Amino acid sequence: MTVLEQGQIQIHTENIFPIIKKAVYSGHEVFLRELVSNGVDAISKRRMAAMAGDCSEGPEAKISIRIDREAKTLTISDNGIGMNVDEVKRYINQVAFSSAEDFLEKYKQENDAIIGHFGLGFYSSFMVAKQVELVTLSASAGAEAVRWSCDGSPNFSLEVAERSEPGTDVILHLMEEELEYIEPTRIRTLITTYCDFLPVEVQLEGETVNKREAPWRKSPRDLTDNDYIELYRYLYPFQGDPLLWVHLNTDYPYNLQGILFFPKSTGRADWEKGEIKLYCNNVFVSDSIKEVVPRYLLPLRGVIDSPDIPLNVSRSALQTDRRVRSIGGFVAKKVGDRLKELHRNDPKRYAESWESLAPFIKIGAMEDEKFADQVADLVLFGSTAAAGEGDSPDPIPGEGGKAYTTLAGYRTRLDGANDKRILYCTDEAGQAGALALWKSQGAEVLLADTFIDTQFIPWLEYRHEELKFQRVDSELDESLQEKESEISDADGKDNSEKLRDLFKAALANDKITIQVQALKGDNAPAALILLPEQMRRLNDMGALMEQRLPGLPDHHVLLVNRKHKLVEGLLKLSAGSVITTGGGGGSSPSQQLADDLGRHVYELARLAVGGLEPNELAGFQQRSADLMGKLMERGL
Ligand SMILES: Nc1ncnc2c1ncn2[C@@H]1O[C@H](COP(=O)(O)OP(=O)(O)OP(=O)(O)O)[C@@H](O)[C@H]1O
Repeated sequence: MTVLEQGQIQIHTENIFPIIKKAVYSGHEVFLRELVSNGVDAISKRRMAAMAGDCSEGPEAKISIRIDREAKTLTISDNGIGMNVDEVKRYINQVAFSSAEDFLEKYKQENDAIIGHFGLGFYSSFMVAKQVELVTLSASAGAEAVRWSCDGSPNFSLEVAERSEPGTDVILHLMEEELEYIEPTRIRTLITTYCDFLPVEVQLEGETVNKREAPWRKSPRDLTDNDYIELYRYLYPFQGDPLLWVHLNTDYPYNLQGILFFPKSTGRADWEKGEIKLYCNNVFVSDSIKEVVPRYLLPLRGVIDSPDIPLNVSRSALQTDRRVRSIGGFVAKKVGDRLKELHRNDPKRYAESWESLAPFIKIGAMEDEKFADQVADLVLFGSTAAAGEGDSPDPIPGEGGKAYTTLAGYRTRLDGANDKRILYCTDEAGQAGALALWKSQGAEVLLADTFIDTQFIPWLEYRHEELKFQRVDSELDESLQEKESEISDADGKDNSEKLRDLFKAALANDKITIQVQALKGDNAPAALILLPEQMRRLNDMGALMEQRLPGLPDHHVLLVNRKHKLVEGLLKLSAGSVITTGGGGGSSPSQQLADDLGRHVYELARLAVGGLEPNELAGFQQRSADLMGKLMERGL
């Protein structure tokens, strides 16, 4: 065998390989991706050179990987352009190793993780091999095959070799501690992880392993719904089908392709990690692309493939990179456009998907001014009004018979006097009494009952200063009250004042404000708890700061419905018009009964707004029984 050259690679570090291995202390597996990528590059170079008539075209392009258990070698072969002696000297001894030095130089400065260690190149083979051989034959006419060999020190040898067809074999003599790469199952997993969508066949022991077609590289026109769904199922097995998807494709000012999916339920979605997969020229780089898309899009899934995302920088540097930020903005814009399109073209499907879309849209709007403008008309609320009919109904029918509307749609149905008041309810059960009252008077109420709404409603208020957002249980306006004047008694007090006194005495709690009104409707309750906006907000804010659930604030309003039979009876009882028995000392039994009933009416109202505290329940139960007993005694 003719020795062509033995020499030293010109690098500044005496022995670069242990350092590489240490620097990339985990994830040595990326060597396979790097070597297969080099093979794919060599194949496309050959294709281009053949088109220019500079070399032969060659057989069908493929990368093949072979394992020799006895020799403990892994060989990665391609039938690409190959190299002649000079090229090996230039590209392997110089290009490959100077980029190794560059990498190490950079790595010294970066102390946080680098995404996927992408583009480490040929020298990454030394992360797993104690010796690397390269046998290559250039596709140029009359070339001679050469073998380059290096044992991990800067020393290398070059000699004439045998290779019948153009292309390159990289033979890795695996280190003892890296023998996991001699297992075919391990290599197969690596191929499907990193090289699945490469446009060249990758074979392991003669069998093609990769899937090859990257749907995101195709035009949306050439893809069916099923193609998208299949890609989703393939990338995220056993996770159900996606709700909708966005096809990304731009080549200016950066090159980016991809397909993003909205998962069906965001309940399980990960808002911290990010599940979008990052690819670079069809090669898998990373499972999480947290730094590239805005936070509110992190639960989206799918693929972003861009050679323009800098990958050998730290994650923190990536976050502040201007181009990356602009890519994030581009993705958000495309997502916004897709949502607009669905809302415009298929409002029913949009409404049916709303519960899953809402978190992205609401959080996105609150976090990103531009996105907020894009989705301003796309935010839906459940509505108490009946769904409309026809092609563009408003309210739109959604899932399970629900009706949805937009803020703008809601406003078109407000009457002149109240056209700035947005009535909303955050808890249909907890605010049932007040909600029923408003509904009984024909008012439409928006349902803002998700966790995000506690922040979204204040945000909307801030954005729409001209509107007044009013929770159903904050106050009741005149439309819910009977207009009847009251006559005062000889003592100068009307019934409302008497009832106020009665409840004040019964509750003996300064923090509770008593209001008495005559509510419209036969089904109006005897009493309601109201939480005036300011009072409630202070309580909500305090709860947020102390990281507890808001609960019922100590300061609240008890609204007593003086038209309710129970309240009317109570008044009579208190006035002594009901026959009293016994007496003497302290308050009369009737007064005592009236007090107990007053307390009971209050606690009934409390039951409707989230219930009593556990320590109040026993008393409530006891009083209920006592009261019923007493009332039966009196024959009431
Ligand atoms: N299988 C191969 N066939 C032909 N040439 C190769 C092959 N592998 C490497 N080379 C040559 O060696 C050079 C250095 O390879 P290396 O992988 O270190 O860096 P790179 O491919 O240029 O860039 P990257 O860091 O993105 O991989 C390549 O540019 C190419 O010219």
